[in-house]
Amino acid sequence: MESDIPMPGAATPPKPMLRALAGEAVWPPPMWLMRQAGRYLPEYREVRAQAGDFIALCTSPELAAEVTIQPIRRYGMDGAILFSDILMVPWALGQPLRFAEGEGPVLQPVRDAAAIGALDPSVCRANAAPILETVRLVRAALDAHAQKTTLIGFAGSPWTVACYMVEGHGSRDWATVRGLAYADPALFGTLIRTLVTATTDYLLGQLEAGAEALMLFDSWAGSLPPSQFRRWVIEPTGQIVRNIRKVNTTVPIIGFPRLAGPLLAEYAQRTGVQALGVDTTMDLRWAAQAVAPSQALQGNLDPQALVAGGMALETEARSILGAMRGRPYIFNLGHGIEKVTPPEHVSALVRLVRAG
Ligand SMILES: Cc1c2[nH]c(c1CCC(=O)O)Cc1[nH]c(c(CCC(=O)O)c1C)Cc1[nH]c(c(CCC(=O)O)c1C)Cc1[nH]c(c(C)c1CCC(=O)O)C2
Repeated sequence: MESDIPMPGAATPPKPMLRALAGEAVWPPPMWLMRQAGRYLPEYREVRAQAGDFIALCTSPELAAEVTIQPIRRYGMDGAILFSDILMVPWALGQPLRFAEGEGPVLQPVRDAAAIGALDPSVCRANAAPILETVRLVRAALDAHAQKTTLIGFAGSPWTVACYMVEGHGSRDWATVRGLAYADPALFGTLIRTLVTATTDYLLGQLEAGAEALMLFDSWAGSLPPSQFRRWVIEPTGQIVRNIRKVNTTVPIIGFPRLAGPLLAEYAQRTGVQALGVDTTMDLRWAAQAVAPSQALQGNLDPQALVAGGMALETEARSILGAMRGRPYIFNLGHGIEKVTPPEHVSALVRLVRAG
């Protein structure tokens, strides 16, 4: 029975990314890129134009599944991340949301007891049905091609999602939401609890639909001092992980507390995540000694090095590979890919990482 073709009923060989998430030092490391489906790809821009606006794309299962798979087709990435957005949770909770061209997301802010109290977490999963359908379609497409690619579901962490919900848009310093968290922690805690419930439900929906790993994006975790970080980042993230664990004991969860600095160690210890996303500013060798040896690290190439390409890209990528060899690791960027990235720079990076 010397054959590479899997026999019916034979166990599928474990996918490289799932092996790394289970604590194995897979080499060359599995790889994917944050925002790998996006405007730097001509085939994405084509589907995006067809869909009309960004929310229409996120809620059209066939189109969203197609753009999820585009970077797999082009580059053979080890991870396919569901094409959606962290702000689809507030959208599914009924908060008016739009993505203004060149301006980023705009939401009708929720800041007072009436607005926060009116949010009902139990409607999130049902309203997110089109997104869960995307997960089903992507998983079926990957399975049909006996893909080694792992399907990653995701959500924003309660703190980062609350940042946008309270401010109503992106912010340099998040002064309004940080102010509210100090001035009225009981009210802000209600919003965070609503998000813990809604996010748990939504992620469990993604698991049922076929997601094989989950990632929690906490882009603005680094805007908080330690006391607030413990309360609004570590606590709610840990609750979501524990809630998921009650239902599913095996799915790997990747936490990405961006710009957490030294607090990464405490986050890694106390939230229960299997793996840690590492942002661009962090020394990977430091991160490796700050987390348990069984916890996989994921990151942290500077997206600007990928825009630049050439020797700069090669030097940075090789330095990361050198630091991570011998431990569980998933190659990625330290933040989302830039829309001006030449697609051939991504091909060059894939070749380099695949060569180990
Ligand atoms: C903060 C945040 C958001 N969204 C996300 C985060 C966390 C990570 C981070 O810090 O970047 C996460 C996200 N957003 C998107 C994904 C899809 C999957 C992937 O990584 O490929 C994921 C995982 C698609 C997207 N989300 C968005 C786009 C661009 C939309 C377009 O095509 O016009 C994409 C592909 C829009 C978005 N969505 C958000 C902003 C601030 C913006 C506007 C900025 C921009 O225009 O690039 C909120």
